[in-house]
Amino acid sequence: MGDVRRAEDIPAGTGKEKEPDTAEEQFDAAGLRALLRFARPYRGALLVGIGLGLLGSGAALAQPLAAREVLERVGQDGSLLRPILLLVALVLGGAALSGIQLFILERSGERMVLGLRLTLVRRLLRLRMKEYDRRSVGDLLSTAGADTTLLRSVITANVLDAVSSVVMLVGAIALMAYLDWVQLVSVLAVLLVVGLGVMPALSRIKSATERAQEGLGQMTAGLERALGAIRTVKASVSEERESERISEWARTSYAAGVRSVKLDAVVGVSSGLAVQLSFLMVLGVGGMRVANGSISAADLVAFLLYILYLASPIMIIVAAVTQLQKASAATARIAAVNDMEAEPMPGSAAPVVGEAVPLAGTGATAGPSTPSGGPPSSVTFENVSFGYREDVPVLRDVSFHIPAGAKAALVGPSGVGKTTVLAMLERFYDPETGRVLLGDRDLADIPLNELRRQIGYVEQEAPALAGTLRENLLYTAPATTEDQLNAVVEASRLGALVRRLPDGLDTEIGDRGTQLSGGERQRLAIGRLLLSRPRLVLLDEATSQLDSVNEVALREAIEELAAGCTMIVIAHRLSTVAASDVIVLLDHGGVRRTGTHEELMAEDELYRDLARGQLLSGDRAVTAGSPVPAEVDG
Ligand SMILES: Nc1ncnc2c1ncn2[C@@H]1O[C@H](COP(=O)(O)OP(=O)(O)OP(=O)(O)O)[C@@H](O)[C@H]1O
Repeated sequence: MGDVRRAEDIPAGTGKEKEPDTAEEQFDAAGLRALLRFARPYRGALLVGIGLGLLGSGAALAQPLAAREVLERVGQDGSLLRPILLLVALVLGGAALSGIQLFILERSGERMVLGLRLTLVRRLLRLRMKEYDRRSVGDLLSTAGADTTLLRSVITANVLDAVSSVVMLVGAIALMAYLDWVQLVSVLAVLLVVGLGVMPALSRIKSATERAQEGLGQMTAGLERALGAIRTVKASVSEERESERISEWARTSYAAGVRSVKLDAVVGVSSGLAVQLSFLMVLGVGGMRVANGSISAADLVAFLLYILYLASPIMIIVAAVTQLQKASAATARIAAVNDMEAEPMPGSAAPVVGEAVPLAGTGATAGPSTPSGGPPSSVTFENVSFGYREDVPVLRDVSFHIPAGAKAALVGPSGVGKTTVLAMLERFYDPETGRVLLGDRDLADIPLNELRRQIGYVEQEAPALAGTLRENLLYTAPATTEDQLNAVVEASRLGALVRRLPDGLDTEIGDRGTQLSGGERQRLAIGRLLLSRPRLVLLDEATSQLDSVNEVALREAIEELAAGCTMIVIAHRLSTVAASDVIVLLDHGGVRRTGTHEELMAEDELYRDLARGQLLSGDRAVTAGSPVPAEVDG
């Protein structure tokens, strides 16, 4: 299955790796285009909001004219009731419309951010394995958290108000032209000069914000790195070094943030100044024009009111443009997630960030609720070659066949590609050449969800998820009954542990299950598979020496699991290897030999070396061999 991202959905120039070279490019529209794309699903509500804004702005713009009418009637001794009622209706109606419009627009902003967050979360969990290899998890976390938070504050703060402000601005200018175009020209000249002055500052706000957000991403990545290996950090007495390294990114982000607010301040003050200058200009020029009879005093008052009207939209629009620069920095980082390759979602394409997501019930499947069952499948590798990096092959022309229901052992020196073979079966990675078959079906033809539900994978470290023992056991088969669960607890030899724990199955086992021993985590993973009964079990045997009680418990649990499925074990214990139906011996050239323990002992020197205890741990019956070379390499 190929890359499912869609080129037309990816805004140009949003890749993080491409630094903008010039001020013009920094002011480019890519981030803004992505923002518009994110807003597209909410265009209906946005249009209603804008429509209400137009009405509200119309009501507000009519107010100075109504005020002029009141003033003129005072001079002419006419009835004041109608113009005053009209003025009051305009004020109240305008306020009500603005309130509703604000609510609708801001709710759309919130929805847009929620939609982005939901799709980001779904997409981040669906990326191809190589993307996680390439990107730091912390930086991805920062995009889902800090970047969407920045976008939210920007969108809901000013940007949407700016829409009605533009209408207000255009309307005010039109009415000012109607009242006195000479004064309008002088006002526009002032605004233009100030506007040109602040343009460069606007473009620099975007790059400063981008750096601030990148710094934040690196800080999160640094923290994730240190906390993820906190035992190593503490054991190496490196807390200070790590905290200094992380603080450096916090300071980078701070410095860029300060640069951005400095520019913010310059732009904000300039827009206020522009309005004040215009006001003074109108007062001076307008006073003279009233004195020489070119315009009436009522016209001047109305004109001055429009200047006051200009003040707020101008401030809002300038603030919004400033904020849009920040938003486009955040948007670019969010949109870059679309550049990453994702696995296809069940029955549809991977979520594309920016597409609408229902507010509730996103339709996400919680995983299989029934055991996958089914007869065991055979596994065949046909001339499979693969490397994580282009120039470094890991698997070279690997071919082997494991019959349905067999227990197979993968054996070979460290780093030879045993875990990679299991990863290919899970389709975490696809072969560059050759193919992998489950039964007689090419893995590439089996939908990912269907494939993975048939497979149970127990990693060497068997990391568990934070939560209770019960939640972890039920992770793949949530619909299990209490009786089934209890039976599996015993079958996976977890009964004694559960009875010992303060809250039994409901005991919290800590982040990644750190409150359990390695052997207990492996038994927990086996228990989970006993509940889901996969057709194929992949097991990375623990390398750590288990005490004999744990060792026996683990072996019994594995035997329980092995009944009724095909099992492939990365074997580190000779006892496991010797009991296997098929042994696949890998070395750095690929598959060196396949056969039974007896065949390989008779025919293969590397295998004999491994068996003698060089790379397989303890087996009393076979370790009594002569000394062998320390390095075994294909
Ligand atoms: N995600 C990855 N990105 C790049 N290289 C990798 C990745 N995972 C493994 N490798 C490299 O691929 C090679 C095979 O790794 P693999 O984990 O499959 O070996 P292994 O036989 O399981 O080793 P061990 O017995 O020590 O666990 C190694 O050289 C390793 O450094």
